[in-house]
Amino acid sequence: MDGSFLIGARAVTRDDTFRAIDPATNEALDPAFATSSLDDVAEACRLAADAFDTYRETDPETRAAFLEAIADEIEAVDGLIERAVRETGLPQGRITGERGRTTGQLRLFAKLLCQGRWAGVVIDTALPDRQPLPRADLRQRRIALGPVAVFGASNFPLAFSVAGGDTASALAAGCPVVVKGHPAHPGTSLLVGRAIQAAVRKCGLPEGVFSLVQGASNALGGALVADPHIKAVGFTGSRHGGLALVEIAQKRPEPIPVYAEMSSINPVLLFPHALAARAADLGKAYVGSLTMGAGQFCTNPGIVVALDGPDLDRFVDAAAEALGGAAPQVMLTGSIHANYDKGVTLLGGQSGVETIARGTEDSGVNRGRAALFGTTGAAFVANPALADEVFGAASIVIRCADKAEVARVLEGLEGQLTATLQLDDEDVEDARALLPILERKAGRILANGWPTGVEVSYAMVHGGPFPATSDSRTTSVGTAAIERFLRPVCYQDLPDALLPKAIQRANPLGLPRLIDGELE
Ligand SMILES: NC(=O)C1=CN([C@@H]2O[C@H](COP(=O)(O)OP(=O)(O)OC[C@H]3O[C@@H](n4cnc5c(N)ncnc54)[C@H](OP(=O)(O)O)[C@@H]3O)[C@@H](O)[C@H]2O)C=CC1
Ligand SMILES: O=C(O)CCC(=O)C(=O)O
Repeated sequence: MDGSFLIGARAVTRDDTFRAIDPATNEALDPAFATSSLDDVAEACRLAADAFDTYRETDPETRAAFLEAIADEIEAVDGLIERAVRETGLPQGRITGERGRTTGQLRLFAKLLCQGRWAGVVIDTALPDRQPLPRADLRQRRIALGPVAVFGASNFPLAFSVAGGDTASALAAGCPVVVKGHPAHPGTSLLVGRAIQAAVRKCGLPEGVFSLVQGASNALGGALVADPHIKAVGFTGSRHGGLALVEIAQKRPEPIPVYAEMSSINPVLLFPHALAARAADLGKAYVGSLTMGAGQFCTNPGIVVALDGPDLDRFVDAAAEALGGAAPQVMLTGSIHANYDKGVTLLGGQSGVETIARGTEDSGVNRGRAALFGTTGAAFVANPALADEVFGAASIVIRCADKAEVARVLEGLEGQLTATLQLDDEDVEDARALLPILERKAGRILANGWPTGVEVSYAMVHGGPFPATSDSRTTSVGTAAIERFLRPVCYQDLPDALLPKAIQRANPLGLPRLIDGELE
């Protein structure tokens, strides 16, 4: 690996460099990676704009073949898993699974393109004899928004990074992509970036369809979002970072949408009958979800809400026992580990909060030690700081005096990616009463499972009201993610010769169409 970054078809090096750090040892890794300059960012965006009109009008099958080619190329990269493990401290099994999720996601978007519904073809045929006025021939389709900036996420070096969900959905929509790689895993980013570059070449697409800029400076990402050629942004990371990008995007002469997935504490509700039947099992399973991947999931179960009583005591005892035996795990970066420790100290020091259990003692650098806290519903409602996300394996159990207090706790929450119900049949009526609140708060409501581990599918919603995301109308996982990067255009009375193929009268692309309100 040569430490370059990728501008269109070129691999570029610069004198200004940075290195990945192995979080397990704090050792700086070879090679040194070139830091992209602001001119490099501008050049990547200009190439993307040059490629846009050609790329967006490629046939769906061409883009599908391109996504398939990216998946094939990623699978053929030597040393990808090892490099990602080294740069993130995540276990090999997890990274291998994540590669499968990444290539599966690309192939799912390829399939979606061939199915055609994404194009949103709607036709109102002309009614020349309509009284009192004739109706024109109206044809709607969706076109790509323009070049998209994607920010790689630290916690998913493959599935939410260079060829992750944002990139896959933008490329599927017909948008060229400029990725800002996460500075914690530049080697992983470059290997995946080269795989995309190879696929661009093999498929004969314009070079500006993909670029990867790298560096460890806010200025780079800021310049990317501010670049006039960029028309939308995909981001997964901190609330602070996401909001900074939203602000830059809003202050542009031409404001653009930012799809930022940020912070979520993912409430888990334990209903009385479920708790009575299986408190200890639930306690153990909760800790499994909480500590997976050192808790570095935005879907991590950060709060548990239940009625106080002996069944909740049994849940807490089982959770405390499981968590007390949990070994500390390497976190993604030194600063994420430091933020975690700070968050745990802040939460544990709040009035009315007790520390129920901690994982076993730290035994090396950047190891996150799991933490379980407890408080009352009244204390939680009175102090918004108790609902701040602590990114890592920390969670708080809220003991509520009655059902009304459960509802008050939920009403007080900010927007969430998920809400989880642990319930039995006898709990359904209690759950029904809370469903309207949960629907207002969360993007995904699940029963008798755990929120970590998002399925990549047609029905998935990985989104939610602020601050879970900056735009609750969409999802960043699943096929509906393509809609973030499309916009409708209506063509009125255009002759067939001038119409794009998607809405020509003979339907040469064979797309599904809604004609005069009826599915064809
Ligand atoms: N809820 C979630 O899913 C996640 C939450 N987090 C939270 O984020 C914290 C930091 O982790 P990290 O993953 O680095 O997330 P950040 O949000 O700090 O960074 C993510 C990306 O955004 C860029 N960025 C951040 N702020 C700005 C800015 N003001 N202007 C321009 N670009 C910016 C970063 O670039 P650069 O570093 O070059 O500035 C990086 O490429 C964690 O401790 C955790 O609290 C992290 C991951 C996921
Ligand atoms: O739980 C998952 O699979 C996805 C989590 C996620 O999107 C994130 O942590 O950023």
